[in-house]
Amino acid sequence: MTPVLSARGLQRTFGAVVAAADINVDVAQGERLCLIGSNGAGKTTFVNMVTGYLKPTEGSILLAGEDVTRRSPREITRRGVARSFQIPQLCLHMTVLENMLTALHCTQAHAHFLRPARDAASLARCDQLLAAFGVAEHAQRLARELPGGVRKLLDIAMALTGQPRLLLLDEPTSGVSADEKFAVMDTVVRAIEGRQDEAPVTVVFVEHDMDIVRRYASRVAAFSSGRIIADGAPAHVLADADVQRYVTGSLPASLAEAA
Ligand SMILES: Nc1ncnc2c1ncn2[C@@H]1O[C@H](COP(=O)(O)OP(=O)(O)OP(=O)(O)O)[C@@H](O)[C@H]1O
Repeated sequence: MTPVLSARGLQRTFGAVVAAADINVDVAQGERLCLIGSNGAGKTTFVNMVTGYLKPTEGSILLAGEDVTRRSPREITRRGVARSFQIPQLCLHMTVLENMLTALHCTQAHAHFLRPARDAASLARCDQLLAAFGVAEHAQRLARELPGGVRKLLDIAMALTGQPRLLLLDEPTSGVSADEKFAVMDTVVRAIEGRQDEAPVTVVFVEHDMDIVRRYASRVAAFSSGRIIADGAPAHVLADADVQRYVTGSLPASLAEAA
């Protein structure tokens, strides 16, 4: 089966900094691929290239077999790709529902950002997503009044308004308290997997919290200095000596030298 996402020889430099060296990865439908790596390893650069926010210096990106390397973020969105950001991209002076309607509207053809549609179908779609994410009770609250965990959930719910095939989440639990992090991820996974009559969503997410990685990833790709140094089942990747040395820091220096 054609992968939902293929990256072929992706490179990206910023002056002398090599943010992506030679990224090759295929992501199959329904996978939950977690990108791990220390700060500056190149995870967000990869997400930005897949979503069209950054153009690779070399290499190509295929979505369901179609080359989208030079496409704009908007064109990539239209091909079924959505994302959330490390810091939720909300309009803080608007209500939760207005944020949802605006996000939905932006995924549609001929969208006018300042005039989101309020037709029955749009309202029903937003209500259904807010309910799936357990935030329906907040629909009429201003986004600026929301606690961190609810902001994260709203941001991810907004990303799903366009019924994407591929969802990229940049640190879905950053800014979420330790008490809330599993509840937030449980809600996200339930909302994504519980969608009836819709194609399964493939998820690529960036995460620093190894408890979250172990619990929610079906596959892990470990980044270091712009390269993927290990890729496979979570237990296998997290046990890799280079991953423990360069990414998780869980291998004592003496053992790392011997490894
Ligand atoms: N727009 C940019 N201009 C210059 N350098 C950049 C830019 N974006 C990223 N970089 C550099 O590219 C490298 C990879 O950055 P990137 O943000 O992809 O890392 P990351 O793994 O997502 O890190 P973090 O976990 O801290 O978010 C870093 O050295 C970073 O400073």
